[in-house]
Amino acid sequence: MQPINSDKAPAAVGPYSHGVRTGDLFYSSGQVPLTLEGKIVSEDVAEQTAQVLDNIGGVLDVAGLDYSNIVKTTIFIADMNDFAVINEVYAKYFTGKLPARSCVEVSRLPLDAKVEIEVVASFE
Ligand SMILES: C=C(N)C(=O)O
Repeated sequence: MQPINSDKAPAAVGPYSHGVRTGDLFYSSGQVPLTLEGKIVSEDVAEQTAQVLDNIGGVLDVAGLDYSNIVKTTIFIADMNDFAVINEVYAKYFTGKLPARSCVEVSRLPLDAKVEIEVVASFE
């Protein structure tokens, strides 16, 4: 496996790579709504979702991939009441063939983020 790290995404907040390539697949770590400077972008869930997806884009970019290569996403949210707002922002990043997706509410996220997203992308 080939660890991949990007300078277009905030530094990892623990001992992990931004992503890993194995064969034709790319697995990202979960992205939280940190800016490149390492600060939570805001308390607004729409802004947090956009930041998370921008960070995912930055990680994919260094691997030579983009959103169109994503085959599966997993969304972790701290409050299911944010589901509709998150969907609204998410839909702006995915057009055409939509990736598979899971969305779950969790009791708490790192840095008390409201949303975290991880993806699997394909080099095929
Ligand atoms: C934010 C993370 N992906 C983590 O702590 O694993």
